[in-house]
Amino acid sequence: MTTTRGLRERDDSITMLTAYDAPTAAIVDEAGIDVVLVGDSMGNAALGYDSTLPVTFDEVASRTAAVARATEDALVVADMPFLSFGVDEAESVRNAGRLLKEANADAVKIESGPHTVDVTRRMTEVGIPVMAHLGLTPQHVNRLGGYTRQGTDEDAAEEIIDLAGTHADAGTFALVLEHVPANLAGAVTEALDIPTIGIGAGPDCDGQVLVINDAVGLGEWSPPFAKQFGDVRGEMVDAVEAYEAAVTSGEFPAEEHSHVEEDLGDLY
Ligand SMILES: Nc1nc(=O)c2c([nH]1)NC[C@@H]1CN(c3ccc(C(=O)N[C@@H](CCC(=O)O)C(=O)O)cc3)CN21
Ligand SMILES: CC(C)C(=O)C(=O)O
Ligand SMILES: [Mg+2]
Repeated sequence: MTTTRGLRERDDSITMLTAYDAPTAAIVDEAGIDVVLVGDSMGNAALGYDSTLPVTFDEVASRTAAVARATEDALVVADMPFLSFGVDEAESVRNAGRLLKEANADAVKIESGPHTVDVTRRMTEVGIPVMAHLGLTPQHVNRLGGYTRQGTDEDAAEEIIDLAGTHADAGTFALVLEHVPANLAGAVTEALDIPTIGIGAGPDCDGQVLVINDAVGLGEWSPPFAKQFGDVRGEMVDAVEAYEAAVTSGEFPAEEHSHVEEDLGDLY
């Protein structure tokens, strides 16, 4: 069992991947991945939206429950969707708690900023482990003006280092750093006692995370910092085309996929 404490104490790199359904979670878990993130990236990667903003609390809760049912060893982290936290502190803590209580998550992740320090502390105080997320925070795409690199000048880098510190002090057990310079991520990692997990943040984080679609080659598009470790889309295209051809040609179902009963009477 991976625990939030265990992540802090390990020596080799932490591995994290997203999963949005039970079969994918089972594969990720059996491969020995440490953390399964039920990311709000499900908006793009599983639900057909063109951003993460439309993803609802119920969508994340339902997918988290499915992932938790299929996961034995990995830590299950539920990503709190846009507006399910950050508007009202009590509502944010209740929503986070429901992801543990009803959906069986082990922890939540929230896209962090100056406004999430107090709510992070409150969640931690009531017993909800919180993973912070700094750098590119896709729920802020409309304010940021695109999915651009973050922390690219001295002031912006300084702000990320400060927020990393205040969130660590507020009790977060780990920090995701997204689409920031490798040397900034290295400096944040050096400065913090909690582990950093990078995506587009270079090799000097304590761990790495990717969206599962990007890692296995399922999507039609992936961000510039992702690497494809397989061609699942190609495999599925081949299998679906082979099925289509076999049915239209009459080759499927064959005798071994069918059965005949002798005692159905004369009508059949
Ligand atoms: N499949 C998938 N993978 C992800 O990593 C991911 C999602 N979906 N959905 C939610 C967010 C969005 N992310 C993104 C999306 C686009 C870029 C990107 O294309 N960046 C370019 C262009 C930036 C711009 O000018 O708008 C870059 O060069 O930084 C990066 C991260 C990361 N997240
Ligand atoms: C990319 C990761 C960190 C994420 O937030 C997500 O998948 O939603
Ligand atoms: Mg997310």
